[in-house]
Amino acid sequence: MAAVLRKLIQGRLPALAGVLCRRSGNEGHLFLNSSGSTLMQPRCGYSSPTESVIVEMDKATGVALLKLNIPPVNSLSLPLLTELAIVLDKLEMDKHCRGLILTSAVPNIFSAGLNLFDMMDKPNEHYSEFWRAVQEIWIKLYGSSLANIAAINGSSPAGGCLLALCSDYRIMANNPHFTIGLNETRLGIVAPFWFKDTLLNTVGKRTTEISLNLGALYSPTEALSLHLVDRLVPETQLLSAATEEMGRWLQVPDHARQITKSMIRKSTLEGLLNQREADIKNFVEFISRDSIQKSLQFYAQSLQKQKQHIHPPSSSCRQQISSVTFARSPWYSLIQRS
Ligand SMILES: CCCCC/C=C\CCC/C=C/CC(=O)SCCNC(=O)CCNC(=O)[C@H](O)C(C)(C)COP(=O)(O)OP(=O)(O)OC[C@H]1O[C@@H](n2cnc3c(N)ncnc32)[C@H](O)[C@@H]1OP(=O)(O)O
Repeated sequence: MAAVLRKLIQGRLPALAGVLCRRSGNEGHLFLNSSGSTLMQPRCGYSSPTESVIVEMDKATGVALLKLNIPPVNSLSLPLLTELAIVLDKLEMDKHCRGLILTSAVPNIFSAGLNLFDMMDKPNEHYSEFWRAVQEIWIKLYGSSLANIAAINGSSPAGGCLLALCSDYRIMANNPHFTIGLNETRLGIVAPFWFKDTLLNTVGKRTTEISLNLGALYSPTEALSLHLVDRLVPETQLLSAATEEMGRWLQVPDHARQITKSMIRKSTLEGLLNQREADIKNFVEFISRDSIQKSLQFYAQSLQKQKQHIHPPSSSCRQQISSVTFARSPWYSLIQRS
């Protein structure tokens, strides 16, 4: 079974694998730039603010801390997804790496989900390439043989929530301004079946039904009560809590944990692996419709309008606007009763 997981992970993006560079003199740190070309060049200075995926490897424990670092909101663009795929391959192939903690280097945001602009006003070839990259990240993360903990240090809508759902355990910072959930329907789009399956496997059918249909975004407390996340901690303790939790997962022999994980996730993974091309075709057909494009444009504009109503838009104020707009969910009480 572990071999199945490994096979799912290896062999993808082979041309890109192995192009990561390690920072000399700062062992165990991998950094990638959002520009594909710089990946191919050995680099010696990595403190540039344009670093989009940062990995800090603790060689003593074999735990990699992976931080998404694309301000302002860590939206999952095609270049970011491509880089992330390379990093994940590299970590899977590193025999010393046993665990992965996924978090964000951007204050208050874990990830805003898929980059809206990769789904708007583009040729079909772009949609197709973009969606393949989205699939790839899900396959790598959901099928990862590493113990994987999400340290959710900010809002995490849609594709951001999916990233967190791929982990084995989710710890969220207990800040009432943060929200998490699969809100696709609110944008006039539809979460594909494998987003749905990932949520379903985590929270069960009734919560999935209500959450997906209504595009609900939840506060940390709500998310905890629905088992969308496993634990809440004060923001300042998030990384130490994730590290401590990882210790618990690494006490289990890797092969036993990996085979168990594979047993549980294999059929869900195969659901997509067996029909990737059809899923890409569906996405392209769906996203290129005029009505869907209009919905996305309207939504993207509404994000910008929220800001225009407030002058000057302090970051704490903006956070509150987003929370009020998307998070307070009257249907939450329905779930509580169900
Ligand atoms: C029948 C078969 C069907 C098959 C269908 C198949 C597939 C279709 C489904 C595709 C799946 C999509 C999943 C997704 O992930 S869609 C993306 C959903 N994301 C969101 O809804 C999040 C939107 N963003 C927010 O809610 C907020 O930005 C925030 C993350 C809470 C942060 O708030 P705040 O700190 O206040 O920041 P701003 O709102 O001011 O944003 C700053 C800046 O960033 C831009 N931006 C925000 N989100 C995105 C994004 N996802 N992509 C690109 N850009 C984003 C925002 O517009 C601001 O830009 P400006 O500074 O230029 O104004």
